[in-house]
Amino acid sequence: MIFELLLIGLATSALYYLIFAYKRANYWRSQGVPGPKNPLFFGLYDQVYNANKPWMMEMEKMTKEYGKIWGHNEGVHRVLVVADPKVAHEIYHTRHEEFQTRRGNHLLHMNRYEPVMHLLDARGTRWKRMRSISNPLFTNNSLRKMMDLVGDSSEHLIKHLSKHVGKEAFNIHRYYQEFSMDVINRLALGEKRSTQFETELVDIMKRIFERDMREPFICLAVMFPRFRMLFRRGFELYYLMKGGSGMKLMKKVVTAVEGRRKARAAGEVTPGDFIDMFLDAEQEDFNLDYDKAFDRRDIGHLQRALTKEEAIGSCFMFLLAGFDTTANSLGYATHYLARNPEIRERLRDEIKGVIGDATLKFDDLPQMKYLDCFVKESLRFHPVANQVSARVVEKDCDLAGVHLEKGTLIQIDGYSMQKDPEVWGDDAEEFNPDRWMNTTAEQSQAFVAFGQGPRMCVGQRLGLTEMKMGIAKVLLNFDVIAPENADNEIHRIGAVTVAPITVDVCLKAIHA
Ligand code: HEM
Repeated sequence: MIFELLLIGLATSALYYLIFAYKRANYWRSQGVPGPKNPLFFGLYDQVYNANKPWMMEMEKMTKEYGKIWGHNEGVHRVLVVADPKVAHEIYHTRHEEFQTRRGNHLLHMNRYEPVMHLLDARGTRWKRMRSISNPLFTNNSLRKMMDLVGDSSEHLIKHLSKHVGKEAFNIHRYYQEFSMDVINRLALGEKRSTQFETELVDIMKRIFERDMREPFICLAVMFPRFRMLFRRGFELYYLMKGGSGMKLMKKVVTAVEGRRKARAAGEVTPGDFIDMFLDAEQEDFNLDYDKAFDRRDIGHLQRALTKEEAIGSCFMFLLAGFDTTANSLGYATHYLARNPEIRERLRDEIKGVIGDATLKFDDLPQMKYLDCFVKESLRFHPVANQVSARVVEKDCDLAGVHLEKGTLIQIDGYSMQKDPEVWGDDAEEFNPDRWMNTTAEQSQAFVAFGQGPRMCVGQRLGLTEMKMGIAKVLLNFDVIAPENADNEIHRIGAVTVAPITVDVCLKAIHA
């Protein structure tokens, strides 16, 4: 009898789950929102996290098919994709408080159970508090102070690259990875000197960023979010046994921060880098407000403080966020440099015209208008962290005529917006830096390589400075040329950020 009852119970639950899954898979259609057919349990999970076929490009194909607003599911999560600049502007700016949190890692518990939190995943008031400490790191004055260090790392980049002058083609992207890691390693891990090609950090990072995210524990968390802490423990145990790259990196961060704490306690003079800034904000006893959504009326009461764990989380995230994005963006930009001799010449003339025989300084960069246009045009074609620019709906609301329930994810499809002919004109697919000499308000809204609004990339100015410094130094020292019979298409990889698999170029001495 008990066995029969159990069987009936199980069959009823399975039936209930099937009906629920069917309704969920058809949710968007029932709301009149277009989109692809959602496989019953997983939705498009398998496509969204496939590193070998980056979702950014797949999403663009679907936007072409279904229009500028469409929906799909990611496991149990409903996702609305937005490729309309005006609607994106509402989400980023005018209605920020309704869409203030990023989608976050599916294994993370927003927020209460996450002591080692960082800016990228923090929610509500906690995010605002952490952001108020990070913003001052990127003012003009702070960047000017960092410039000696960026300049020194770019000199080392040139030294390493010179080995290839007059030789066969090589992958310059690897050198940019060493360069951007060098800068962020010195700022966020307190490394005292340039260590390009001397540490294992780039290899650790590559393993993290090029990883296919369709892993069993993540898949289970996407399917059954209520149990994600359980899957998280499984995930951690698995990588602990395997010696995972994320764990290795976290160990290095903890060692660096603990070392700096001791040095400060011993009264040593420390460099005033990111670690020092985070440790300056450290406090033991303050109101954490872990779970509270942000309300702008609270601004006056925000404490500018971090917990010990948040200081560690912040260094960890700056290391991750500052490395891959900048190196990839430099790689893509060089792909275009190598194929456009007129652009190279024009850039070189502009750079030489500004600096003459002097060394390039931070204050020279704003005078290089064409360099700025070139960098933006490259970012327009390759918004490397497009998938990061997403938001969660805080409470039930309507957006662009669609009713959204609390918890729905909104993914901004910047890759489509940045090439939309209705915004950029019929030559939207043409690489043309001059278009940036005059831009319309709609084009500014559609350019989201760094996101937009209060939650946009906090490191944008450092990323742009590194890119401009790197490109200017390379152009002053070498001619960068695409190898004969080079493939004009860029092959890409990545489930969160999108990297070029290789950027092969030949270097020639300029005066040869
Ligand atoms: C070319 C280089 C870079 C690109 C293309 C880039 C892109 C992005 C994008 C698209 C976002 C999401 C914005 C949104 O959700 O609206 C973001 C967020 C973020 N980026 Fe960057 N980034 C770059 C460099 C950097 C650097 C150098 C750092 C730090 C040193 C950094 C740290 C961060 C952080 C901490 C966030 C989260 C901000 C918040 O939630 O308040 N990024 N970035």
